[in-house]
Amino acid sequence: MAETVATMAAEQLAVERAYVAKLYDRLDELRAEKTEELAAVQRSESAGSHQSRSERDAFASHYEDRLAQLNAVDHRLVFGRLDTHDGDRRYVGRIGLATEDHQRLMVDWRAREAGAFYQATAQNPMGIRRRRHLILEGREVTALEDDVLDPDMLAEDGVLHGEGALLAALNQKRTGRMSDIVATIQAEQDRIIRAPLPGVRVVQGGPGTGKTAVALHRAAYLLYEHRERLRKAGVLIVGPSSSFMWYIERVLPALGETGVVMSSLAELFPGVVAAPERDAQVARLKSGLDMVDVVAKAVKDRQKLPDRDQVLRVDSHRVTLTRRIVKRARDKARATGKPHNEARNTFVKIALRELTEQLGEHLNTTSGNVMDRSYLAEDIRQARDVRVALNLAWMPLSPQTLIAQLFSKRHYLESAAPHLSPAQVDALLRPADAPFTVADVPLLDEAAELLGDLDEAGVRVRADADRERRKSLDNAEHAIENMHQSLEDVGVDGVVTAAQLTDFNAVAPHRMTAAEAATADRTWAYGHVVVDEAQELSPMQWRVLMRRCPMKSFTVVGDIAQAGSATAALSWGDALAPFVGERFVLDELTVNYRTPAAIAEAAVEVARAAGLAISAPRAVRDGEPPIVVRVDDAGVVGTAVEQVRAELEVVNGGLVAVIVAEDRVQEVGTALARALPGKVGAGVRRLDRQVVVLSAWDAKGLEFDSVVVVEPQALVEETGGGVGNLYVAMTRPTQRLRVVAARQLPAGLDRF
Ligand SMILES: Nc1ncnc2c1ncn2[C@@H]1O[C@H](COP(=O)(O)OP(=O)(O)OP(=O)(O)O)[C@@H](O)[C@H]1O
Repeated sequence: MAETVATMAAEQLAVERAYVAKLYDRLDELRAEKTEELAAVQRSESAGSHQSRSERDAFASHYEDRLAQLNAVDHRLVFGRLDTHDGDRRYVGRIGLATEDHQRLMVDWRAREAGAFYQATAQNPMGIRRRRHLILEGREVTALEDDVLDPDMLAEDGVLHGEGALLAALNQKRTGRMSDIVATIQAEQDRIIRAPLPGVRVVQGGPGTGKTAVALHRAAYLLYEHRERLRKAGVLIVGPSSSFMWYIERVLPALGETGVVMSSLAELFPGVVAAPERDAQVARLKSGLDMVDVVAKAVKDRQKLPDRDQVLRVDSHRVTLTRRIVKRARDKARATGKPHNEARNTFVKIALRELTEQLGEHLNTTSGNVMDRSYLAEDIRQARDVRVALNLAWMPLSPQTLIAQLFSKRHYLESAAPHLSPAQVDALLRPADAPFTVADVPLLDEAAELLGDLDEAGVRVRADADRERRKSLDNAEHAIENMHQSLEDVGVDGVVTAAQLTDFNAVAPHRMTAAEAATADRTWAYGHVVVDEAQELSPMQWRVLMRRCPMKSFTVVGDIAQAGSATAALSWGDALAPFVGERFVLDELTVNYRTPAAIAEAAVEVARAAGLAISAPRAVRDGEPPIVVRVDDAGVVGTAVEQVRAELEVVNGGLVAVIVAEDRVQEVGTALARALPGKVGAGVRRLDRQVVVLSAWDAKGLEFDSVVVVEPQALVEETGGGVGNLYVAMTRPTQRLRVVAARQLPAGLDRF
């Protein structure tokens, strides 16, 4: 009997191996075809008219995209097979494949026909008789696992699908990069991934419930299902930090999607990579929606009424720019309702007209001559005094200049934010050349809205550059030259530097993909926005994101209990109410795939002891409970090093993270680097080392085989008493947690 089963299994394996070999053959064939097509297009690229060049460009980027997709899906190309009651047999994989004469070989996991692979249960088999998981190493099938969805093989509700395949996936060593879960998506996750596109969908879930994984697979699904609509508009994925973006950046390419724009909160304003905001008070002051009025007032303050009338020289004559003229021109300009830089045209036109009239009357009375108005207008326009006076009254401004000056000049800040106390003003003031921080990003964006394009004499500088940029490099370069020229022509030298302007209009040194064009364009309207670790966002940050997607189509994932920033929301309702009222759908994920049960329970205890209302997800992994090592103050760093050494032995090639309060990252990092040369990571790309030292903020969303938390009380204190950071730190390991502490232990940890 046993022999028969073994023979059957071997036969099945042979069948699947043959089929999978056929799939890879077809993939190789398609790659060769696309490579040849691309080469043919490139060969013909050097000559021809501009239009035929653009057409070739379009073809070339189409082939490049397709080739990139074909190259990205090699790993675990196929992972499932469905056998239906009506005798159909469907292979499920990363992309759809068909023979040359259009016979289906494999369906894309996102296709409707593949849905049952994730959703079918014994209770609701969806026409499926058997679901088979194919487990591959390289291109070879090494194992098969079947779920038989037979009515008389009743499984419990909530059963994990393909438990063997799932556990195998979970037991892989961490690599420092997130990988996709396409072969083992669970039913509650799949329902969210395939939810309809419109509206705001919030996915709340405890640590390790797959929120990030679900968010990324949803992006891939939406791009597939709504390709026409989203291809052009694009999907934006926003995460908290650049380490997090690095951690997740390979998932979508592995799913065959390359056209997604990924951005951390620090990079949302094109041309600025903001530094972290270390000062919690400053972060708080800049986070609230009252900043909308502050920025608006700051812009208005730059439309200045001079203290007195000004006499200006025009050649050998004099004209007077009266306060009345400036006020009239300003009122008219404001009444256009246009942004500052665009309304400036109206301001300048009216002021110039009045001054021209004055000059005309003056010449008429002194010499009796009636002069041609157009000559006079030209004289006025060219006069240096006039240009300077009008610039001072209504300066063309970039968002960077406005915000830098707002926070470096006391009188600007006091005037724009009269509600702030002197101590708060002091806290906000900084040197003019201080770098922008992540808390400034929404203010820059707000300023950009109110200022509009740097638009002079009807030359839509930015719009022109954008249009050009989307053509070819040659054309774009040419546009930039023109732009500088036209700026000089209209005499804004000294007001806007070429560098500031190219900030606005950075041109990439190669043909831009839609994603790149979107990244560079602040006003790009995305078709969908995915926000990860969304509990951290301040109201001003939400405002920026809402602007990026006027259709308000969002997938928002996060965990309110893990909030660690000074400006985080207390509930999803609070966070979203100002923008969508109550019009959002809340989904929940309930299974923790990362943290072993005993460690997850300890983290929950710490959170509950601090009064956080959290739902504890069910953990699927087993493992040891955490171990707390008590030392005296002087022994903390040395013991942390010892612990890391010991953990490296145990995890045997896996990753170890040391999570420590922000202000000690450097110290602990240096000690570890000395003790374990070549093994310890520092800097943004530190996650590819075997040992990494991180603040809790940087560890957000990441995971490691083993975690050593150093001085937990300090993690509590750095967020002003909240346990969010400690909760995050404790829930990062997939296997083991060690805690090193000299000071008191936060409640809940003291029992270990
Ligand atoms: N269906 C699944 N199959 C295999 N692995 C999964 C599945 N769902 C989640 N995982 C794994 O569980 C881990 C945690 O997932 P993820 O990082 O998406 O969780 P999260 O909810 O975003 O966590 P946190 O809130 O703590 O950042 C990852 O390693 C992910 O690959």
